[in-house]
Amino acid sequence: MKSVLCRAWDSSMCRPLDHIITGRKERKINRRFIRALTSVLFLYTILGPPLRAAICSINSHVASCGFLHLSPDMDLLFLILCCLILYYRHLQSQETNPKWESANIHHFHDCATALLADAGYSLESKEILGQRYFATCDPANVRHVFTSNFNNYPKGHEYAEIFDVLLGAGIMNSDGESWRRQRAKAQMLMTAPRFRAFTAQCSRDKVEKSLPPFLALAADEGRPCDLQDVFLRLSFDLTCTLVFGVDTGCLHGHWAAGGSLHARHGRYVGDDFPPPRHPHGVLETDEKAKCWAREEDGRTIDSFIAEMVARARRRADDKSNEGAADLFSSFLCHDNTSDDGESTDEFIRDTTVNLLFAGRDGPATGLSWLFYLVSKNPRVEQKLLEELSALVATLRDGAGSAVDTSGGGGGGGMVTFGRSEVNSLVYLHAALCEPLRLYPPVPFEHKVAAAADVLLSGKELKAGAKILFLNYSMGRMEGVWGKDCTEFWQERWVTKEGKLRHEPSYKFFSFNTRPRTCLGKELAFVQMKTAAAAVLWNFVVEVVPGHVVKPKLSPILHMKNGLIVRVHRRFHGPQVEASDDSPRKK
Ligand code: HEM
Repeated sequence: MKSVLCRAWDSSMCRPLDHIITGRKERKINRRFIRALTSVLFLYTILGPPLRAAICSINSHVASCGFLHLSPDMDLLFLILCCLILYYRHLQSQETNPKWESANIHHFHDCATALLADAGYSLESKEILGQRYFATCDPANVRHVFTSNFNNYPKGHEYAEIFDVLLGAGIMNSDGESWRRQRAKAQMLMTAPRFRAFTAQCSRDKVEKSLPPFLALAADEGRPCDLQDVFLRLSFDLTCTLVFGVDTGCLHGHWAAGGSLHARHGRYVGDDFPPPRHPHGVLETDEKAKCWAREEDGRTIDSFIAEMVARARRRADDKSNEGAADLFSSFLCHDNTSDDGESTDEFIRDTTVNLLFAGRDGPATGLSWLFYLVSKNPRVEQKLLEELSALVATLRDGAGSAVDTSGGGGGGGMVTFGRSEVNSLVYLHAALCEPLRLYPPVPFEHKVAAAADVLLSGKELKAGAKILFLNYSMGRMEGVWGKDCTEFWQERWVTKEGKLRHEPSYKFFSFNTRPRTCLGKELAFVQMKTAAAAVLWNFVVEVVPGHVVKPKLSPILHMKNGLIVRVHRRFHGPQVEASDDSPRKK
């Protein structure tokens, strides 16, 4: 991976997503057609009278020679002919761009979903990403490409080049042997029981320390807040704790918006995607400024990681690290070598950036869409509160002592939940699956066929063919999820016996599928459930009237305008005494 200092924003980086996002080429065609038509009319107005005069003079000349007369209205005929030719060429250009022109920046996901539903889940287009793509949301194709014939479908060089600046040679941006080694190492560290316990403990501690206090302050001051930003800060702090053992403290009662490490990280990893082009190119001033700011963000993140790595190494050297369960400390205890057998700072940097990227955005995005959907579905909120209420009552009976920890008391009185409680919350788990289905944090995946192949649908792919998997669309296909596919219906995830219903991962594709399935899935659910239960139980969340919520087009499905809400403390009856792993009063 290039160092941040010498990284140049290659203009090709922006090209692919520019096209898919804006449908710019198609709009250009429409504009070109209108411009040509206007030019013809303009020329007709200017040149019409002299043309008519010329025809008259020709007529008088040919009359003397005994030839046929030209009508003076011939100019009108020319005009009509020109228009017909232009219209024909316009129709032709439309044929080669099968309707992706409507897939503009504001409606890309929904337009693509409608097109794929019409086409029977898959279609080929020359104009997605500025080149020929086979776009699909068919679970059978997912299964074939991601599982059955996995080795034939790497992410590809182009993908690696686009994300090189962000992810380097880290696990999320590698294929083949390099990916296999990194995956084995990361899997070993992330599935260790010690790390799992550490994850659960950190999630609860962080939520308890930061989330209710921040929201309580917002509630008491009566000011609106951006819940998406709150969740992103929470996830960033938590991920840094899990990766480096350091809480970055981005979620506090008050902060300097935009100046924090979290904001820099967000901009750097692609909240503003596609990244601006090279600053030395022909650019608008604001684009150049963005570009420089982004390089500055990259330098800040690089030095933050370098500092974290140096600290962890010092701790390891002087043995004060013993017992530390964060990923980086565990990594140092194991073999910390790169693919070619060398331990390199660059490799460590890429690995940690990948983990920060993976860990921050997924849970925060899932939580944001959950609260947006819950605010629109009071039925769901009621059901979730009933589940939490039953849990609290069980614990109260078990403990045999009820204490008043109601949120309304002047002394805080917030309640948070531990791992064993959130594990038992089936409806909350089911409710979280719905936003992950309808608004998957990773809305598309990209693959390339290494060798020619035939998909189960019968589609023949040549070697080098590019495939785009549209996860957002898959969650909204009637044939896959039923007639109510666009509705929030958490019951679809619960069996008659009240257990969680398993859906195969090639159908519920939000966490990818084997063998490249997300390594943080379990961790993410613990984190999301801990945070969601604390917010639901302690607060009423209302989206500010008039605030427009819509998905942003970026590699992560953030909300374009954030989620601006007002929160109010929620009042409950008597609750429970806190025990170590039971609802904890603050
Ligand atoms: C709701 C939360 C999350 C969602 C929806 C999610 C989704 C995904 C998806 C779709 C991929 C495949 C990406 C690709 O190959 O292009 C992935 C990979 C990965 N995720 Fe997550 N993720 C979430 C949370 C996390 C967390 C909290 C971590 C831990 C820090 C994590 C760690 C990883 C890693 C290491 C990979 C790479 C796996 C590989 O390539 O073999 N994820 N995740």
